[in-house]
Amino acid sequence: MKSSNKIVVALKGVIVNEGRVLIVQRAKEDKIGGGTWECVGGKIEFGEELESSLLREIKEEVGLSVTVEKLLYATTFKTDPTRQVVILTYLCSSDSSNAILSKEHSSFKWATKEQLRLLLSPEIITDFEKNNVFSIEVLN
Ligand SMILES: Nc1nc2c([nH]c(=O)n2[C@H]2C[C@H](O)[C@@H](COP(=O)(O)OP(=O)(O)OP(=O)(O)O)O2)c(=O)[nH]1
Repeated sequence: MKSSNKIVVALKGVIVNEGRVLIVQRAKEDKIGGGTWECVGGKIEFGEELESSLLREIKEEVGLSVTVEKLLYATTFKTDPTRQVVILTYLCSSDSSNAILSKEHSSFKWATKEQLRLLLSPEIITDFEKNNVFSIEVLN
């Protein structure tokens, strides 16, 4: 029988402007994770380069043209028994704080470290801790 297992690769940005990190809240209607806060980004399309994929997703989701600085960490987990996600998270810098949301998200926030800890999911916070994201010098 043909396996229906699936692996998807997603890229996410820890986007920094004036010491704060941009997080976005998923639209309440979203069946998966509606109302939860996350970093900006999404799935790579076939044939795309990693950084161009991230730049495209960031432009689509928040209308910002950012600079990709470096890879922070990679992580993987299953979202259901047949679907595994691999996430690559990059540090990005933005000269502008003027985010313009798509329909996917209902709000955005430029968060301090303290606010990130309060708003992001425990899974993301664990990955941030494990990979020293809170120790990045530029963060407030
Ligand atoms: N453990 C962990 N989870 C993360 C990190 N970053 C991140 O976005 N997540 C979570 C938030 C989302 O629930 C999930 C992203 O999963 P996904 O690729 O299925 O994205 P999605 O739900 O937007 O997919 P879709 O609706 O567009 O199909 O991963 C991270 O660094 N660590």
